[in-house]
Amino acid sequence: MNIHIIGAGSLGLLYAGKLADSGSCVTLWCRSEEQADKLRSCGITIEGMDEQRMQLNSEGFSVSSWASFAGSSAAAEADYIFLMIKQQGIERVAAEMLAPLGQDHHRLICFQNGTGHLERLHELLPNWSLYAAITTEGARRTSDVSVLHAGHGTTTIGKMIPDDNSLQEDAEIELVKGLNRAGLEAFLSKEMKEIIYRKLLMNAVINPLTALWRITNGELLLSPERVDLMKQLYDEGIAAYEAGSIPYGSNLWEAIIQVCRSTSGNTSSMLKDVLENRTTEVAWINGSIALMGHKFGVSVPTHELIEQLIRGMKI
Ligand SMILES: NC(=O)C1=CN([C@@H]2O[C@H](COP(=O)(O)OP(=O)(O)OC[C@H]3O[C@@H](n4cnc5c(N)ncnc54)[C@H](OP(=O)(O)O)[C@@H]3O)[C@@H](O)[C@H]2O)C=CC1
Ligand SMILES: CC(C)(CO)C(=O)C(=O)O
Repeated sequence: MNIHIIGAGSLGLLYAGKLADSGSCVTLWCRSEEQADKLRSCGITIEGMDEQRMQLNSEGFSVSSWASFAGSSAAAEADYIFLMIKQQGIERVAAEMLAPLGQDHHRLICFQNGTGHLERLHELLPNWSLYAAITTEGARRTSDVSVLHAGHGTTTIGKMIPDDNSLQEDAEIELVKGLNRAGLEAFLSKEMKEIIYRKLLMNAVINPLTALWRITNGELLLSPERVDLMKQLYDEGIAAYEAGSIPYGSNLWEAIIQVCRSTSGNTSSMLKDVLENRTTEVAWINGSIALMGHKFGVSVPTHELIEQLIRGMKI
């Protein structure tokens, strides 16, 4: 399977390293030429909490910088393109890198947290096959060439709007097999809407509070005051979901608490952005719930306040 990965951040390095190590043909596209050079000479190192250090040398995969992507015939022939950048880079990457590949049937797998990106991508790439990937793998880049696999999870992949065709494409089945071979447990789903909105509320409850209090996911559970505020965000989110008939499955509160436990040592992606003084994804996480509240006539003041607090952290 020929997989091209855009973004050599935490998820990009983890998936590139594991997929290439298990026999997939991987090309990793980095934003900077400087990072591409380092990867060409050092390869990728994956460190695990409980597993051996994995070192993939640079002969095991191809690496290039974004500047050469749009003109690349190899990228145009990829079986799958994994989009592993933050929400804030979507428009630019779609317009400057993806659209020039043409409007044929390219398969793009979008790993972003939050919502809204699939709709924005569909406008820019109307004929592409767009898949959502919701992952609970935990990854943290520790240098340009290394990543900490901080928590094992699962990756669920599917189209936001499933085709009428109930048969799964062979290529989709191959993709999931390839991920499983790489030790990245993966599934196909036709219920992506529910999975996306479950993950949205998890991120809306966990990420901003860890970022404001500068604590790990597990430390959220250490005081009743922290858990009360999590519950307040949760209840407002559920009220908006109910008003909009948004599916979210069962036992979502329990699932959120479980994620805090299973990723207890993790620094959430929003806290990482705050610590590195980068723009966060709050606009597409709590901001999405705030928009939903307005749309369905439900009051969501805590999400609105939290969004402002996080946005105000970056000048
Ligand atoms: N890490 C995780 O455990 C998980 C992440 N996710 C989601 O996956 C997506 C990728 O996350 P992750 O890999 O952690 O992110 P990282 O911040 O580690 O890496 C992001 C990548 O996107 C690039 N990038 C950052 N800002 C921009 C921008 N404004 N425009 C274009 N490119 C940009 C970075 O380039 P450069 O390095 O040059 O800055 C880097 O290649 C996010 O939406 C995140 O929410 C979902 C579940 C788990
Ligand atoms: C599941 C969780 C909260 C793990 O840290 C995450 O998705 C994130 O940090 O963005």
